[in-house]
Amino acid sequence: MSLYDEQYLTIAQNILDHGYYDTNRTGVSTYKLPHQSMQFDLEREFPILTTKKVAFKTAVRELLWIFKEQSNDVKRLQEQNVHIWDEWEMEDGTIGTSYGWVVQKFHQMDTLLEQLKTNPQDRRMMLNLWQIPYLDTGALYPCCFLTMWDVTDGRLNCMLVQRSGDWGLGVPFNTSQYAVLVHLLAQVSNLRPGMLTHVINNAHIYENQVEGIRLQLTRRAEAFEAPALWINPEIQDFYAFQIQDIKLIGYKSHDKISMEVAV
Ligand SMILES: Nc1nc(=O)c2c([nH]1)NC[C@@H]1CN(c3ccc(C(=O)N[C@@H](CCC(=O)O)C(=O)O)cc3)CN21
Ligand SMILES: O=c1ccn([C@H]2C[C@H](O)[C@@H](COP(=O)(O)O)O2)c(=O)[nH]1
Repeated sequence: MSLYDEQYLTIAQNILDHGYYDTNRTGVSTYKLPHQSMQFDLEREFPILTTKKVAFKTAVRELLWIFKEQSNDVKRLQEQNVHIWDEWEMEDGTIGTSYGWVVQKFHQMDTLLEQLKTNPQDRRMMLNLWQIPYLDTGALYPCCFLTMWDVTDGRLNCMLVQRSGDWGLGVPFNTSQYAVLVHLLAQVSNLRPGMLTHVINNAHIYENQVEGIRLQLTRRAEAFEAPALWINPEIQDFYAFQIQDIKLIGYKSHDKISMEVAV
């Protein structure tokens, strides 16, 4: 059984059994637990759920939109048939000064790539999307707002900090997305992928997702082996990656589970 299903479903069960029922900004209440974390050795296996089908290509398209294109333009996603940001589109067609915009504004990706190349012992390597002056002019405060990077013994390790994690919809995307980012950065930095540690400050299940998550939990004993990630080995420039350069090999999963997104 895939290690991600195991860790993800253990926390899901805990939230349902012991979560605190509370209201929030969206008007859809949640069951929540503070300070959850998951950890994966990316050389061992790629973390993606098999107990439901995860829209991997959609997740990777969003990742490239943020860190490669460094765009906030929702149209760029819609052109690729990705509609996960439609509800947050502002009047100008963007998500404002959030995510990709902040990466671009502070040249954060260029800086990280340079650090990895020239000084991998650096203990100051991070991507920090939490830029206070620009929070209120973004469509949503960033949820996965911080990654910290470390190179040890030729392996690239990443700690992902997520302030708020929608267990049904956001988190399955986020873990797999950042696992892909580690693989991409490792390849262009001549490193091997290492540990991904995913920390979630407020881990919650919206009450209208409980049924879907309970269905997923019934599949726990029938989880599949994790697929392998294939990355085009010829690409050595981070900005040259395209969607067709990133594939899952042998992704076997149970059916998709539809859930509503709380706006
Ligand atoms: N409440 C909430 N949860 C989130 O996860 C979230 C937000 N808001 N706001 C901003 C973005 C948008 N995100 C989303 C929005 C929708 C899906 C979603 O509907 N996922 C479907 C498949 C979508 C598809 O196939 O294109 C799924 O089953 O995972 C996922 C992430 C993540 N973020
Ligand atoms: O990448 C993402 C983006 C968003 N989310 C979720 C987490 C929350 O359910 C909402 C954001 O609402 P806030 O009130 O701003 O916390 O979106 C996610 O899990 N992953």
